[in-house]
Amino acid sequence: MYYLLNNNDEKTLKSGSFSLEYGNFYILISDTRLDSMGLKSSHTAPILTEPTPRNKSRLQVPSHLLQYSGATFSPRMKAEIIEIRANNCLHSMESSSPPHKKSRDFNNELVATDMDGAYRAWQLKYPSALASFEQITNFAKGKRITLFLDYDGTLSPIVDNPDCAFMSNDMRVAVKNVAKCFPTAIISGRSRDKVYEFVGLTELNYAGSHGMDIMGPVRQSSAGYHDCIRSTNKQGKEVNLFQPASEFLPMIDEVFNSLVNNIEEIQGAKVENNKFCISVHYRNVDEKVENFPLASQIFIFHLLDWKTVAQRVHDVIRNYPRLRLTHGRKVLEVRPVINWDKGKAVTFLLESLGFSNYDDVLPIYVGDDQTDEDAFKVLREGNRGYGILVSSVPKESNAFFSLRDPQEVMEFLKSLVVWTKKTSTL
Ligand SMILES: O=P(O)(O)OC[C@H]1O[C@H](O[C@H]2O[C@H](CO)[C@@H](O)[C@H](O)[C@H]2O)[C@H](O)[C@@H](O)[C@@H]1O
Repeated sequence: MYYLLNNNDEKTLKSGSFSLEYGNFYILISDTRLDSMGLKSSHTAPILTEPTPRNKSRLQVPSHLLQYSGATFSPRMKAEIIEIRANNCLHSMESSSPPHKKSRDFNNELVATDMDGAYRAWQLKYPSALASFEQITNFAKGKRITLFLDYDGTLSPIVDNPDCAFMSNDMRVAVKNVAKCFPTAIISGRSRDKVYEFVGLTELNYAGSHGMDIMGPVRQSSAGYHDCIRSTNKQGKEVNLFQPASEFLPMIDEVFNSLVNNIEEIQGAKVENNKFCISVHYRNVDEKVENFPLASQIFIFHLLDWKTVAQRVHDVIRNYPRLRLTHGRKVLEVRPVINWDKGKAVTFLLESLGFSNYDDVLPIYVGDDQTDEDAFKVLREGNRGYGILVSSVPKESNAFFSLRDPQEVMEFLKSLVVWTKKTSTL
């Protein structure tokens, strides 16, 4: 397989075997070559992507150049490829920022835009879990519902300051009540301690760091899970602690410090230590700084933008091939390259709860983010349960159903409680 690298630079690439202009993206490179350069990793986000639609029409690479015959790359080229990687990261940052839902007309009144129609059309594919409540509960008959809840954007609204993403008391009560009816777990990208601090309910199980830090019920068998140890929780109860990325802790701390040094001078940027992974927030950073003389960009720190964030993150993690980068909501997530994610955490917790047999259980996972897709996928495969995507804009997902926002999530949780009480008195 060959990759066509995307670059906006005006330079000429010359190699022993071919020479071509790459005004916008004219470098062809084989995947074996990328491997040998240590550039092709298991990153979830592609390191090198297809050309963007903007550039597509300008692609004029003669077909004979597809016969790559073994060019070597100078350190300068390598640096350029790292820059391209950062540029592609920037494209993902831009494309993961959906447009505003509403626009205003001349009278400053809210008018519906195409977005509303698009959302309704999208709901044909991902029906509202509230509108489909009966279908969900019909399927749950004879089964034990098990709930998995993401935190940010699902139980708490997205806010500018990650330290202030508090859930409402009403939501806390709703989660507490639902946890009395069904086994319930929170699976968050935050550190486990932090998300516990926000939720504050002892009756739940918690998985932090995108599932890489699970505190759950004592398992009867830990077969296949070598990093599983017995521990006690804050209430003195015996629990199982599963931390499959524990060997990465020193590396994560080191990278966290480098990122803080490199990123936090960018106004609005924030680096969050989530124990087994790191979040680099750019929600409050200027998206693009243009048309400023170079000197002012150097001396006035607040002129740094998303592109700078992407470049600096890549500059730091290029030295750590065992770390990868994924994208969330205006956040870059640095995490260990291990075969573990929120989907695996769901399977682990189901087994811990004694539900290895999927005929007896209906897992429901509610989440809003890219990392929740791994859990949706696990449930979709083999029709094991339902993923519910929380989103107010249309997006492709492995979920079955949708809810617009945390308010609707709360309504859904309350409906589950009412339904359980009704069915148990029948
Ligand atoms: O898995 P989650 O519980 O959804 O955690 C994912 C990340 O959520 C947080 O960041 C997001 O929410 C912030 C507060 O609303 C918001 O400011 C930020 O832009 C969002 O990306 C959290 O701070 C991250 O550490 C989590 O990884």
